[in-house]
Amino acid sequence: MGIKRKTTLLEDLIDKAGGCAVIDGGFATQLERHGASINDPLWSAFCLIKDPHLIQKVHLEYLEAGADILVTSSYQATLPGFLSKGLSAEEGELLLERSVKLAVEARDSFWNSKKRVPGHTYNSALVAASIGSYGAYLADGSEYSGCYGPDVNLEKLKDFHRRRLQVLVEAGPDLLAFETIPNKLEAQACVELLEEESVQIPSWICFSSVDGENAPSGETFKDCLDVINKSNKVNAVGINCSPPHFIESLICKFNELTNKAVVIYPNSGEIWDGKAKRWLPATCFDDDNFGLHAKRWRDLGAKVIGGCCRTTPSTIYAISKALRER
Ligand SMILES: C[S+](C)CC[C@H](N)C(=O)O
Ligand SMILES: N[C@@H](CCS)C(=O)O
Ligand SMILES: [Zn+2]
Repeated sequence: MGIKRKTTLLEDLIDKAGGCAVIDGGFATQLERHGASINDPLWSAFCLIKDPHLIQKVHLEYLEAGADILVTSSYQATLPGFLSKGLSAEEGELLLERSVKLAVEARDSFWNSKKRVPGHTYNSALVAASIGSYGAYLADGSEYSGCYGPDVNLEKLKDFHRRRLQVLVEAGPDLLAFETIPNKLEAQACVELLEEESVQIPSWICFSSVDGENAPSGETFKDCLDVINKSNKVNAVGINCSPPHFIESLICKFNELTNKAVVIYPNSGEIWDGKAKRWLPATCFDDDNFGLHAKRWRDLGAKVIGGCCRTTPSTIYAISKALRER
């Protein structure tokens, strides 16, 4: 008899969900649909200061829609971002902690209300602490270009991410979600930080893609994933906030490049104009299309599927319903 390998919370959830877990959808998008004004360098993280109740409401809406994983409101919540609003380092750290607590409280209250309801189809959700890329913090659209300029090196990226990662981990999420990573250098920084900080919870690293083939920097995903494959601190890799029509071929590509679980949560297909700070119309998937494609993406091997910007709870409902039909 061999010794059974200890599984992670993420693997257990994927199993419980029947082989493919559902992530929530566009978080900032849903805040805006409720009237939140996030045209600010902090983007959705502005609500951590202005309207934490709305954050919890959005988490609950995604749980009701069938999300197995909630991504926290910390995508663009950074200590330098909070400092430039005149907050102290301590206040900034409390806001980061708040992003995790709001999601954990929403998850616990939702699960307490459902767990004894006969015949319900929900899983107790996991909370993934969002760590948006350096480009997200720059608020200039560079999470979709990967152009950080000549002054940004590995150490600078690690310095940027380190304290936020420490505070988020300390707040007790179930996993870490690095989102819209646009280049190999930042992937390397994330991997090294996970190692240096001895992070014990599972994590995923997701890239953006604007051509459906490569990272936004133009570097190949082979180059980006080679760095990640060497680390056992990263449990899953994938794509977020990229057009849904790229996803099928990217799942196939990632299957060839890694043994890690593949995570995909595309946006609606609209394109972010980083200068004008608005979404431009383009080829989009509607909710029905997301439902249909989710099954295809699952059959191609994706283990975690959800939506990113411009997707909503009805998108997640369509995905979750489609994946539960057998
Ligand atoms: C995922 S993008 C739409 C987030 C917003 C961007 N970082 C900005 O602040 O302009
Ligand atoms: N978790 C973030 C990602 C933005 S790309 C959100 O959904 O708003
Ligand atoms: Zn997005």
